[in-house]
Formats: sequence, C-alpha cells, structure tokens
Amino acid sequence: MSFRQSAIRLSQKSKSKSTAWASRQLRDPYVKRRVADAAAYRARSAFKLLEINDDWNQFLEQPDVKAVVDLGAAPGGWSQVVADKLAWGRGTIIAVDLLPIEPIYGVQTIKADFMVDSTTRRIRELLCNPENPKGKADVILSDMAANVSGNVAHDIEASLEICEAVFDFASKNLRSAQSVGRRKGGVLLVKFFAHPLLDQFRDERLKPNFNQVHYIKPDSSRATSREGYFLCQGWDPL
Ligand SMILES: C[S@@+](CC[C@H](N)C(=O)[O-])C[C@H]1O[C@@H](n2cnc3c(N)ncnc32)[C@H](O)[C@@H]1O
Repeated sequence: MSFRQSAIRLSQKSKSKSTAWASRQLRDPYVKRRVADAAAYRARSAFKLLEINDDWNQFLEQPDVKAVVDLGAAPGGWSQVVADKLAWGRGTIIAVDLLPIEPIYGVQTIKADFMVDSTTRRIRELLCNPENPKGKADVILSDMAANVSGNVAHDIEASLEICEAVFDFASKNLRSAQSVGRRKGGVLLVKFFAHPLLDQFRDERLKPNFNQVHYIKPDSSRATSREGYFLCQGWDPL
C-alpha cells in the first residue's frame, strides 16, 4: 500500500475515533448536565468530587475544614466545588497545576510542577496565616495524572510516583485527627491507576496512617478507565 493510501486509512480511522468520542460526549449524562447547568462547572470531573463528598459524610462541609489544597487542579472544576462548599471565602483554598487556571473567587492558584520542592514550599507559605500559624491543611485533594503514554508499565510507574509524592506532602502538612478532635479529621483524596503496586501503596502507606481508607470508583468516572480514588479519613500517623 502506498504512503498516500496509508495516510488516507489513518485519517479515516482517526475520523471514526473522533466521531465515536463526540457521540460518547453527547450521550454522557455528566457532560449534558455540565452544559445545561447554569452554574456550569469547568470540568466533568467536578461531578466526581460532588459524588464522593455526598457519599462520604460530606467531608468538605465539616465546620472545622478551613484549609484545602487541590493538586492537579486545572481547569478548576474541583476547586469550584471546594469554593462552593467553603461558602466562597471561608478559609484557604490553594489550587496547583502545571497549566494555568482561570481565576476562581476565594481560590489561590499556583502554576507549577507539584513534583519540585519549590512548589511544596510555596504551598506551605500560602497555608500559613494568623488563623493557621502551623500552616496545616484539613483536606488534600489530588486529581493529578500524568499524560497517558499508552505504555501500561510507564503509566503505572507515573501514577505511583505521583501518589508517593502526594503522600509525602500529606505526611508533613495534613492536620491530624487528634488535633481536630474528630476521628475522620485530616482527609486525603488521591487518584491512582489500578494495579497491584497501587494496592501495595495503599496497604503500606495509607492504611497504617489513616483511621479509614476506602477505594472509590465514582459512578461519574468512566467504567473503561483504570482510574480510582483512595479516600483516606483521619490522619493518625504511626
Ligand atoms: C484530570 S486533570 C484535573 C482536573 C481537575 N480536578 C478539575 O476538576 O478541573 C489532571 C491535571 O493534573 C495536572 N498535573 C499532572 N502532573 C502534574 C504535576 N506534576 N504538577 C502539577 N499538576 C500536574 C495536569 O496538568 C492536569 O491538569
């Protein structure tokens, strides 16, 4: 087959792929809701956080929750949900992403790579204020995901690296259940890609250090995706 024929085949294939994507988008109830909703969230992923928060004792709405860090936040759907739950102005919300985030009232944004030390230092500086002199976070959210490469081993390794870095950050910056006086105080919600190595991460890192750890696959997360979330409540370090 000539190069031209192959190119035509490829373009037909990618056309049918993009048609399939478009028709899936049109059928997706969460995309429909986002388009129809007057308060339109910036991203479909906002519905995942709304669903998880509703299903798990509204952890974002607890009166002692005053500082939230949202990692991998662009375009800002989760931060919009958090700003809403924290009544647009109560407390500190810090959103971090490699990509720019359009301003959201009540949210401070950092455009940087979370995986470098200067970014975690910057987050800590923003968390520290007279009401929160120790600069602790009550909730840390991570929807961070590296670009999918198609190479499963590489993608799993990238997910594990992100989860480890998020856990390390949480271990230094999350308010403990004891200091809040609530068994479920100090919450980490972190996205991962399903693999036995991530189960090991949950068993060795998360379970010994939180009072409760749940595996969550929200209804609004596509069934075909390997993504899941660990919801960890009650930071109680060993
Ligand atoms: C699924 S999107 C997040 C969607 C977001 N929760 C929302 O509701 O709008 C994942 C994000 O992780 C970000 N990301 C991936 N690696 C990152 C890193 N090392 N540092 C900061 N952000 C990162 C990507 O740029 C991307 O915007």
